[in-house]
Amino acid sequence: MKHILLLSTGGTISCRAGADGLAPQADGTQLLGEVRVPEGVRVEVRDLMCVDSTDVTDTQRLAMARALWENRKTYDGFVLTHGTDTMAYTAAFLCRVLPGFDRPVILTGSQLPMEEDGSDAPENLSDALVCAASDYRGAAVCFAGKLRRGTCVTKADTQAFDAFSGGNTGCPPDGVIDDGVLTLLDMPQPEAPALRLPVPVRAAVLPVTPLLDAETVLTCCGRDVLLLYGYGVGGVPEALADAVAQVVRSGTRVYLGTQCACGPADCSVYAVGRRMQALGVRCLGAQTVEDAIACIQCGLL
Ligand SMILES: NC(=O)C[C@H](N)C(=O)O
Repeated sequence: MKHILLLSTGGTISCRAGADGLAPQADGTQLLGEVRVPEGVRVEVRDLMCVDSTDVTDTQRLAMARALWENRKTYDGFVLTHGTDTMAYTAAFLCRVLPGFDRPVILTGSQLPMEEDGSDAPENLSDALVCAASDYRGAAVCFAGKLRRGTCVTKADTQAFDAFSGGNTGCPPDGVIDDGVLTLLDMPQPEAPALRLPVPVRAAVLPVTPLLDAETVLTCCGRDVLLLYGYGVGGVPEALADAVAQVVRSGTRVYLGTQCACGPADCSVYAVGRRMQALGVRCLGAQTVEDAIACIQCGLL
């Protein structure tokens, strides 16, 4: 018998329509009542919060991590119901805050509320229970029949049921769930489980667009980190180079990613990227925005 803890946090899966639009209301027990629990699985429920994932704070993400860490030895696996909009941020955060977590931590949610006809919620939640009862390790998103590792998952579609991708390099899923059967294709390597507390960090994230001016870049002087999303493989206009140099000189660590949805950043290809490298700007390669931010929060970048 596998013993699973379902932690509910809100999101569309819990939403009901009201005068102000969709807002989360259903708790974990109500969600669980709508799905078939896989055979050989016993589920306990704990409601952590009931919010749209837009409103999830760093303190609440840390509360999720602590709940997992404190209950690690009591349960065989965990399901977190969560809004999809920031699910990839939470998944990456849990991967970085809980390195080596030796139980499955399966985040799921839905594009339509559980109570709506034709919703994707029942299948996503029952698939997540199947994954949580498996031998998978660490935090991953289970959505539309795919299990994607928390460090390489991105919300890619605002409406489609298949809402998540494997990030810029199209990282393949670690598992697929078909008709309630999970086929595991990969999983994180085992390492000693730990709770790595985030460090306070003052960071800024700026997309490079024709509207970005030097004055805005200079407001980042003195921050711990500046994350720039450049053009293509990592271009930043010459007009911003002096401002970036000043930000680097102020002691800020500056990273450069790509604003393209597909393909990695590689600042070594063009002169417009190399001049950033020459200033001490480091390229993010294929890392997802969500994972880069989790690494920044944990002092890993
Ligand atoms: N599909 C969803 O869950 C979207 C919702 N706004 C949320 O992130 O909480």
